[in-house]
Order: sequence, then structure tokens, then C-alpha cells
Amino acid sequence: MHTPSAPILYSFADPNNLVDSLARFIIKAQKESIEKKGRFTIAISGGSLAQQLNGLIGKPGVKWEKWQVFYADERVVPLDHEDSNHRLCNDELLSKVPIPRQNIHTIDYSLADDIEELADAYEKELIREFAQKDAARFPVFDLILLGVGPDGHTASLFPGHELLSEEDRWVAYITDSPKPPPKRVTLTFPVINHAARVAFVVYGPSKVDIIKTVLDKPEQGLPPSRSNTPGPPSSCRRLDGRFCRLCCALWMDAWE
Ligand SMILES: O=C1O[C@H](COP(=O)(O)O)[C@@H](O)[C@H](O)[C@H]1O
Repeated sequence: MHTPSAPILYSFADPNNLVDSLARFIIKAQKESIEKKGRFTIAISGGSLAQQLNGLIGKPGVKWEKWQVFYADERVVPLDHEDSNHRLCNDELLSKVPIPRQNIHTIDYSLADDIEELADAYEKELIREFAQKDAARFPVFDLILLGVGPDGHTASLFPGHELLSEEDRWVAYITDSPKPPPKRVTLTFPVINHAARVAFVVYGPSKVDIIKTVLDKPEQGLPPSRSNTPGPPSSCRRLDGRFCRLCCALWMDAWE
């Protein structure tokens, strides 16, 4: 099983450096995964993260045809709705690169009237990709990219929400998201904590206070600092490094 090494916090004074560094990190993870397994499985978040991904556009060495893209969470809205994480990522990156459409795994919005069925269908989409190939209890994504909201949520795992204790499911749903829209599906902590690599990409002055709490007060149990999922090692451990005054930062599982 993957044993995460200590996470590293990178902070950048200039947002362009964050975008470049993130692109290099993703390409390195992609190269390593393709060399080992011939494919690269990545889960991406929406929100402000989407804009940080465009450093990948036109970069040499990206083997788009080997990518399998899932969403760390998705808002249950039509895929072309302005709140859709897929739409955000598509507008910022996916529509601008030669990735086969069938390698982009979106929710099936036609099931929106029954969100449980919709979440089940997305879980089955993951099972099709991971279960036969990896035969593990939980999928092992090569990389999961997460954001952190100003309230401390990550993916659609919100502080204090019962979904934080989900131990079995790969994909869960929520109908009472404190941040609109209320209906969402999300990867669960066991999935996040089984990933080979996890990176939190946090940008902007509005995130400074919450990141300080995540890093300095893990006992508060905010979603990004949770490490009590039974079994697998967590890649969301507290950093030992000092907190920097962040304009933007990238917090990632370190290379071994
Ligand atoms: O609602 C969401 O929020 C988080 C954080 O978004 P941000 O815009 O504050 O960076 C995001 O990571 C998640 O994918 C999204 O659904």
C-alpha cells in the first residue's frame, strides 16, 4: 500500500509561479504513472482550482490520450451550467487539449431526479475504471487535486457534516450543501486517502485564515486536516513546516 511521505507546503508570491509549478507536478505524476501502468488516473476539483490548471495547455510531455479524468466532486446541475465543476474545468482546460471525450468521466445529469441513483452511477463509473484493473477495496487514483473553501470544505466534504464519517462508499451525495448549489456528489475520505498523491491547491487572500487553521489546529478536524480514516494512511497530515503568509500555495504529497 502507498505510504505517503510528509506533505510539503509550497507558497508563491506570484500566481503564475503556482500555475507553472502545479503543471510541472502534474506532468511528473503523469509520467511516473504511465511508465508504471500505462495510464494516468486523476480526479480534479472545480471552483478556483480550474483556473490554476491552464499551465498544462501546450506543455510538452503531456500524454492526454492516457489520461482518465474524474471529478473529486460535482454539483448536480446540467454539465453546461455555470456552477458545474465539469464546465469550469472544460472551459479552462479540457476543451483546449486533445483529451478523448470518453476519458472525461462526468456525472449522468439525466439521473438528477434521484441523486442516490446518480451517485451510484458515478461510483459504477469509477468501478469500471478501477475495480478490474487494480482489484483494491478502494480506487487508487494516481493524483487527486483538491481545493479548500474559505469555510474549510474540500471536495464537497463540509466541516461537521455526517459525510466526513463515510467509510464504505466511493462516491457519496449531499442534498444540504452549505454552499450552493445544495445537491452535490463527492469522493469520500477513504478514496481521497487511498490516492497515490494528493495536492491541495489553495489560491487567494480569502483562504489565508482557513489554511492557517487547517495547518496549525488539526485538532479542529477541518476536512483537509482529517487523518482519522481507519486503515489507510492519510495524505492529509499536518505539516511540520512553518505557516507562511500565503498569497497562494500548493500543498502536496511529497515525492518519495
Ligand atoms: O464548491 C466547491 O468548492 C471547493 C473550493 O472552491 P474555491 O472556489 O473556494 O476554490 C472546490 O474545491 C470544490 O470542487 C467545489 O465544488
